[in-house]
Amino acid sequence: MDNTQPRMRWWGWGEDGHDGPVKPGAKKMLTKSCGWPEGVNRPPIDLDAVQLPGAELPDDARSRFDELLGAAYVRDDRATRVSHAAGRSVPDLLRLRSGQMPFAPDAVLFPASEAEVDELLAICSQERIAVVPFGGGTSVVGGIDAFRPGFRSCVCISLARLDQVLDIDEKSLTVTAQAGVFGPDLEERLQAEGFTLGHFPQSFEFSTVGGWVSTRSAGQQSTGYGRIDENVFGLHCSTPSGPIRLHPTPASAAGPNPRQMLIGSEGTLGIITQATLRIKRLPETTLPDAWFFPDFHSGATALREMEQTGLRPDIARLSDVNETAFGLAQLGSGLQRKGLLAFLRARGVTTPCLLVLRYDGRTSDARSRRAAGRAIAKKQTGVSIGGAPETMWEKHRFSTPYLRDQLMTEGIVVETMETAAQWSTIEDLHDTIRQDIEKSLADRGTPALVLCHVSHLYTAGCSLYYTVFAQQQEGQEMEQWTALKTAAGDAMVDNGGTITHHHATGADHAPWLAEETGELWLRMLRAAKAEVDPGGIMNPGKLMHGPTTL
Ligand SMILES: Cc1cc2nc3c(=O)[nH]c(=O)nc-3n(C[C@H](O)[C@H](O)[C@H](O)COP(=O)(O)OP(=O)(O)OC[C@H]3O[C@@H](n4cnc5c(N)ncnc54)[C@H](O)[C@@H]3O)c2cc1C
Repeated sequence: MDNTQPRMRWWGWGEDGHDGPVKPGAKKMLTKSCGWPEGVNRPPIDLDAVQLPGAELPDDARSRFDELLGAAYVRDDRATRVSHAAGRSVPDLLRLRSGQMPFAPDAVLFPASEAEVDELLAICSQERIAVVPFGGGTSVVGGIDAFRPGFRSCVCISLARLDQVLDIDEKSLTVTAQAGVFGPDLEERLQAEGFTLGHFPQSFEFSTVGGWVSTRSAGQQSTGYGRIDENVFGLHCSTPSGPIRLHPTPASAAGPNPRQMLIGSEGTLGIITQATLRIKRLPETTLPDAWFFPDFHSGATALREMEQTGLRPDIARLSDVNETAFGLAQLGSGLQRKGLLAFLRARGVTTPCLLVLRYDGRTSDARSRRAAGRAIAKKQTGVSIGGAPETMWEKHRFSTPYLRDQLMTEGIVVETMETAAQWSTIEDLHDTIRQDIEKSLADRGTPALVLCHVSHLYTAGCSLYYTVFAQQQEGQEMEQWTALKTAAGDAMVDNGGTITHHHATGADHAPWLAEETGELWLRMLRAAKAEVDPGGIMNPGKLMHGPTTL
């Protein structure tokens, strides 16, 4: 496969051929909550009609890039520029679909080695060219928007040709992979040898090792297998001031951990070229389980007890009342849904909250953890219908993002956002964020449907992940999105939450960073950046330097 060809379609999620009509049950629920914009059909514009700024790569820089990489790997054709100009946030999708692209890289560069990345950054520094590192382009926080404040030009450096799994160390249980390796390619290679990284973000199929490490990504199995930041033992990073090569060590007391400084740096300090990650042996068994609770409180209490007593389910996902109802509304058969609701009603569960769980490992161990988990779920008045809901959720877990594209065509905007907080505040936070989002959109005359789930457990707390639907305000889509984002962001930082549990900061969350970390920490971060990136070329306008414009 030629990895320099984009894996995702240029205007939306994933590949063609996976879209389907919105299921009648889901449409009914959206109509009831948000109103359905009858007769709306807003498909994305043609690629040829996309309005791009002119490419401004200076000739002297281009010839240096051509000489280093070969002209075939310095591309500025329309398709390449557009497909590297935006991630998959709502503002990105609005810009892509309408064809109004105020920013795009002047060229996309495809280095094939660490040495080439080192050299490219040296050239960009000398030539005053802004650099946007690019993995899979799935950022949902404006992480790859091609800002160039005060620079002569802006290039995107794609890691697509650094696509090798370099080593599987069976004794240490680690894998060393180059930054441009995509999720499925890494897992295929690991699983063929009996291992797994266990890192499955919903964007798994289209995101990369370098992207995960740069954003502190969390996967759907991170409760059991760990977030990516817990699993990095070594990494290589090229910076404009030179390379940083941190060899893998299981632990160290040599001062603050430099790996943790680079993990989550979102391309603002340098380009991660390879990482050494913890892997596990493939589990002997994976046991699904599922429960319906009468309310969010009892489900959350059960999860807390499971985590704090060391059961550590490998997958744990508790949907609130709205999300459970939306999931059930998408069930193919109304009869099936009605039967299930009647079954639950008969057991006192009228507003069900679904919890899906999975226990991985040796069969005996997984069985005993599941039995202990069941005892806790029962104690919290959960009702079991076996493992089928978990199996069904797993089957569809990578396909739900396609629904967002379809709904945008039909005039419904869909935003997702996440936070994390301590158990002591989580339930209040769950309500406050939902209410503030609902108010921000109702005030604009576009009432919302807000769904939420818990998907990552820690002994001290958990994550909350929101999905918000509302009718798009035609002509004021960005203002509508800003109102929603501001309401949610303020509610998170004002009530003990983080502005992001795993989507990272990018441009979109940058306005809240100082509130979360304090100004002094930001100044420390900027001082570190000044050392490795004195010209400030690395991913301007993101993380510590956002927000900014062109
Ligand atoms: C539908 C959908 C579902 C998602 N689900 C999840 C989820 O479950 N969990 C989760 O954590 N995230 C999720 N995300 C967000 C996104 O997929 C993650 O942030 C992911 O880690 C980004 O990887 P990527 O390879 O696509 O990176 P990109 O989007 O290309 O880049 C992300 C950021 O990292 C920088 N970057 C990329 N590669 C490098 C590198 N090698 N060196 C330095 N900087 C680099 C970029 O400049 C950018 O700032 C989802 C996104 C979408 C659209």
